[in-house]
Amino acid sequence: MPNRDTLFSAPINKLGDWTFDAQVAEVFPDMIQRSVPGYSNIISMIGMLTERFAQPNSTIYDLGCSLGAATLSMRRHIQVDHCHIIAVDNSSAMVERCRRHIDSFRAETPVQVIEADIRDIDIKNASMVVLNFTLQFLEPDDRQLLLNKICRGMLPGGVLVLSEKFNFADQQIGELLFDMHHDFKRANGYSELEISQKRSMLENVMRTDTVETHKARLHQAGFIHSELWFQCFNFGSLIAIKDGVVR
Ligand SMILES: C[S@@+](CC[C@H](N)C(=O)[O-])C[C@H]1O[C@@H](n2cnc3c(N)ncnc32)[C@H](O)[C@@H]1O
Ligand SMILES: O=C(O)C(=O)C[C@]1(C(=O)O)C=C[C@@H](O)C=C1
Repeated sequence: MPNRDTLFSAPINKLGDWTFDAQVAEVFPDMIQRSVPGYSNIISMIGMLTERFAQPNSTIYDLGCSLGAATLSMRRHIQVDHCHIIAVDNSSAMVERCRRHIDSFRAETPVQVIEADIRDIDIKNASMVVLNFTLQFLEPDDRQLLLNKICRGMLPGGVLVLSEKFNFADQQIGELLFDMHHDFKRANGYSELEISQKRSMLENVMRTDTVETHKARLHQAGFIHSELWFQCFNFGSLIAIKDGVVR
């Protein structure tokens, strides 16, 4: 059983900005499962997409890998030879635990876990890139540059999976889906205090975009095709393909 997230259950005097520190890393599997509607479905489906998109002699990237859930799902589903996975996170607490977690399972495909800022790494020879709830933590001005770099480093027929929390141009829909997400958190045992303290800590750090903004960015980066393939309330996931080869 993962450690239960009770980090924000007592009142905190001075709420700082959100960070992915050791305390968060320690409870992360429970936190993300109870906070992100559809998270485990997305992780499983990333595995299914890997079966279809992983190419022999290519690299697969998991950007903002946290404890490596998407990496492990991809690794279980690779069916071609000579693929390797590069998992990247800039939180040392996450990287340390991710390495241990991945090493505790045996598999053929090599995984390199790198502690780095995803804005600074090279992307090359990629058949699949995953940004699973990571882009939303980058400064909005840096998001396009990262997507441009990913698209440049992608092989023909490569796929990007981009999962995010969304906001909505239609205010009524936005409020409804926001409230449904809060209902989801309450149903998963979070109190009003936990929900509101976490929300204020995330406020300056996690700025969300609309699905339309994501699609426009992906197109600008050079991904000819993109579509939302999963959505639950204000959370969802897009796929983007660079060229016309749909596998
Ligand atoms: C919500 S978590 C991602 C969850 C993970 N992808 C999964 O599927 O379980 C966001 C992660 O992105 C990392 N992150 C945020 N900004 C980053 C950056 N600029 N470079 C590298 N990692 C970053 C955080 O440290 C955190 O571990
Ligand atoms: O929006 C919220 O309330 C969240 O908890 C979202 C979110 C995310 O989307 O990454 C924020 C931080 C944690 O990593 C887990 C979930």
